[in-house]
Amino acid sequence: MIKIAPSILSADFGRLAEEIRKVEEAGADYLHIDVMDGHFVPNISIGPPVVASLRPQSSLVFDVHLMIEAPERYVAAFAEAGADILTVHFEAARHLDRTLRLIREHGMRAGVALNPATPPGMVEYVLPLVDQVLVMTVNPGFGGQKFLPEVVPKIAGLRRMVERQGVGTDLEVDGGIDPETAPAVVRAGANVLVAGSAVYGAADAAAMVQRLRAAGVGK
Ligand SMILES: O=C(CO)[C@H](O)[C@H](O)COP(=O)(O)O
Ligand SMILES: [Fe+2]
Repeated sequence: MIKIAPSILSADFGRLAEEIRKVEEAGADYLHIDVMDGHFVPNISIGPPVVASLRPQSSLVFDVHLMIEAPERYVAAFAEAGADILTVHFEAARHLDRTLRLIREHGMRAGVALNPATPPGMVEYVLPLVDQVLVMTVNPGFGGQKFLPEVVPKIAGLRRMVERQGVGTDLEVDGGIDPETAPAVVRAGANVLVAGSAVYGAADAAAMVQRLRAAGVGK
């Protein structure tokens, strides 16, 4: 079963509560929340106070994607704010094993994100500590970028690794996912699709969520 995670990066930040209700009613599974610090990535977005304000507005799973340096500093703050899944970048977490354990100790599911240039083997020895690997299919920092097809074999490699180790790790893809690009990532083994501009830019968000989910049918 494919899960759909609309990214609020493409929402109207002046009407966030309403924008979240819209994707919840459209049948989304997760709400993908992009946190950017202006250091790890050039952009700055939102932080724990905004997540805490949104928490009572939605019963969606809050899937928080940290694009920040030294993410271990903010694990407690995002747990308190109400994150369900907390994903840190491999490239930003110096002591990844320790940080993943810390996320789980705070009662959240732990994720690791890989930039397009980062090989899949970087998560091999921590996979039992990882609930979700987030495979970036654009360079992180901005919504609305073009999907990088070169990354697709990495998804397949991670799916084989998950099967070999017999763990239940989800494989999430993020960046440029739309009805044209979704079938290839699902065929390669992705089971969680982040979509920002595709969902928020659609005239009918519910129809778009259904189209993306259908990428998994008959794969
Ligand atoms: O992490 C991200 C950017 O760094 C976003 O989640 C991603 O870009 C989603 O937006 P879109 O679907 O428009 O590409
Ligand atoms: Fe993201």
